[in-house]
Amino acid sequence: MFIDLTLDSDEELQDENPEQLLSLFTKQKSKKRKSELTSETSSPKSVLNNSRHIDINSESLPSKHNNTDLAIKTEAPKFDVVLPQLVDDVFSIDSDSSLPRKKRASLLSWNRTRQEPKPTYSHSPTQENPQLLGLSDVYYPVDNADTRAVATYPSRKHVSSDLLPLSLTSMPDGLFCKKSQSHRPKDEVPERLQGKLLKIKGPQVTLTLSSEENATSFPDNFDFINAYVLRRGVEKADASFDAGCDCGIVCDMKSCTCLSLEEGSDDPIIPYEIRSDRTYVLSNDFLKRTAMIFECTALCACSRHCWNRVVERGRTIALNIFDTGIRGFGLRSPNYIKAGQFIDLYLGEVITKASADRREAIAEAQKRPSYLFSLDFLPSDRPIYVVDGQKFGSPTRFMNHSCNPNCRMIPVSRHHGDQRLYELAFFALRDIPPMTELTFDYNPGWDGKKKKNRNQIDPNAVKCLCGEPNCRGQLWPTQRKRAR
Ligand SMILES: C[S@@+](CC[C@H](N)C(=O)[O-])C[C@H]1O[C@@H](n2cnc3c(N)ncnc32)[C@H](O)[C@@H]1O
Repeated sequence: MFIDLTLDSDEELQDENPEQLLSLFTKQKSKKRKSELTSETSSPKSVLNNSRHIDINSESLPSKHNNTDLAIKTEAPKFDVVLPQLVDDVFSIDSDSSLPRKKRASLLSWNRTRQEPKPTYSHSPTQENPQLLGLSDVYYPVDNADTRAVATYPSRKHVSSDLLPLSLTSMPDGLFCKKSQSHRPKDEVPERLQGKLLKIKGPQVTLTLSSEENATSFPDNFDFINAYVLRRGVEKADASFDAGCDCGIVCDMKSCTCLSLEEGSDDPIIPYEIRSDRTYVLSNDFLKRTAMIFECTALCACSRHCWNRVVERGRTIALNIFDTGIRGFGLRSPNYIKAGQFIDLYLGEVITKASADRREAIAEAQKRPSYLFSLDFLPSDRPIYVVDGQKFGSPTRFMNHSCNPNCRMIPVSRHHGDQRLYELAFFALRDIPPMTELTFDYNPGWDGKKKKNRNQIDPNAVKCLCGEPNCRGQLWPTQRKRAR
């Protein structure tokens, strides 16, 4: 069988090595393909001046080139494919300034890949096996194309069909397909979740997904809020019950009437101190107490920058919600958190105790996680309110329990006349390095030490998977606490 090949110069015929001729044939074929693809106005026939025909005996070719692809192209009608002056545009792109810079760069890297074969491939060109531009599996993989193309070629988005040197039939599958929208990188956060995160005020809150499935496990019916949402039956105390201090622009730590007093003395309990870098943190002394913080209120004369308005000024650290694996989503910060630093508020719908009981019964039956937080710190002769972070909440809604926690929830009042409605604020118990999971003890008052071994753990309780050496084995003392 013979191949009809048209050549444009005598130099191209110096070496009649069949493989080189085959290579020339392939190049010409690609140029014809290029001219077809780009619909050039000048006909290839117009540059046929020096062309000659030669015959290649296909039997003299190495057996690996006697493939179907070649056989098909040897059949009639024969074609003359010559673009004589254009040696090979793929290999002269360095000087082609008409190409957009981005396209030139991608072609250059493609070209370099072809010219610098990686020594690890088994069919490296040698004296006996001269370079075969176009058909060699070193330079153009024909087997396992999908796999090898990843390492050998630039990414799909840089490849333009009008500049590809080879026939379309031997291209890897999907090379000309547009990148599908559905093939999102695994860790990319879907737009619907990005939108939710952007609603949060203050430093950035991000979400890290470990897999695409992880995105679907993120609660769909959940929205971030920046303040409590009061539901039916929940009322703020009348403003006339509120009070404020009259310290001046900055409160006096010794005499500010907002501060609570030590039992049996007139000494004020001062919650905050200011570090040399001007970070406001809880005092060591206060961290050890079980006390409420009474921050200055809207009725106080002091400015917004008063040292006693730390929670009011809001979150100062960035947060990241991430997949912990066995404990579901968790919370961490990319920032270094200092001991005593305010982290964020626990927010949600504020509902009555009766509503909370109903919601908890449903959650328990469906074995769903609990997001209820009781506002029962101050004694009251009226039924307590409960914060439910299940459908509406802040990032702290994702904080998991640990039997050796690094954070603590402290109640904060900013409306001193209201005993039933106050803030749930998280503070760091110690210095926390960036990207450490932020945890708190769901039952700080429970003495789980009594459970000396795992056999004493209630088999129906929610198992604790905090992994700490002092782990109590279960999240709540009873099967499930009604509300935290
Ligand atoms: C307030 S949510 C915490 C966020 C939750 N991981 C998520 O993905 O939404 C409380 C629930 O998280 C799970 N959880 C929290 N801490 C845990 C722990 N130490 N061990 C096992 N599960 C835990 C329990 O299912 C619990 O009901």
